Amino acid sequence: MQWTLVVPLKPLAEAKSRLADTADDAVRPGLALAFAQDTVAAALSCRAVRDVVVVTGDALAGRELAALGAHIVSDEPGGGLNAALAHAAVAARALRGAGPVAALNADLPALRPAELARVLERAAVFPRAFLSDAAAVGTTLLSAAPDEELRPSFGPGSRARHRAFGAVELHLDAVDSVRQDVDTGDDLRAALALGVGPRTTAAVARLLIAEQ
Ligand SMILES: Nc1nc2c(ncn2[C@@H]2O[C@H](COP(=O)(O)OP(=O)(O)OP(=O)(O)O)[C@@H](O)[C@H]2O)c(=O)[nH]1
Ligand SMILES: C=C(OP(=O)(O)O)C(=O)O
Repeated sequence: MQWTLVVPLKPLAEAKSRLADTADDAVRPGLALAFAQDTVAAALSCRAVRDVVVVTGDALAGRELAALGAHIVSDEPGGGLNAALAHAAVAARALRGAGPVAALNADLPALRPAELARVLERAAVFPRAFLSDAAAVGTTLLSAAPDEELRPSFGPGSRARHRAFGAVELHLDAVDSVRQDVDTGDDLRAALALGVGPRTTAAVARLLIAEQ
């Protein structure tokens, strides 16, 4: 089964506020963009993925991610994350017909294409399914089979909500790279230990040089 992934990204100047004690205002937007670039590049290399649709109101991020091969959909002004995802899932199906769609967070800089493929192959068995984040509190991926609505309920504590709203939780070994989102300095260290993509490696190197 070939998936269309929907990746949400808020304006870079507002992104990754919980990383403020690790990366200051001058470097955080670049770090957020690097996470998104490594996430999208890995997703586009995944054998189970046909298209990546990024939903964002950020013009620079849109240009950079389009250059990698993503389709860009404009954010719904003022609607927030779940409205953006629902809108982009409809746009994704307009692009590709009523195929399977999955929302994937933009902050997975250690994402490995083979692990993502295993998650999507398992998700394909269910009408709606999700993968919890490394902290087992949030969600990194929510899927909907062809003809199913995505019904995203991302945000703090989303694991419990996605389960309560009828999505099946996926339990898979050795898919850490799909679960390791980066919200805090500890998350960034955990992602670096897994091995991040080249843009995040470069952005972290710039961060370390700036600190000297
Ligand atoms: N398009 C779009 N994406 C959003 C919006 N809000 C959040 N996102 C994205 O959704 C994912 C999870 O968002 P959050 O955890 O709220 O934000 P974050 O920038 O990752 O981190 P914090 O600022 O620390 O909360 C990230 O990929 C965000 O960029 C929105 O209103 N529109
Ligand atoms: C939006 C989510 O991610 P984060 O951990 O970045 O808040 C979520 O888990 O639903």
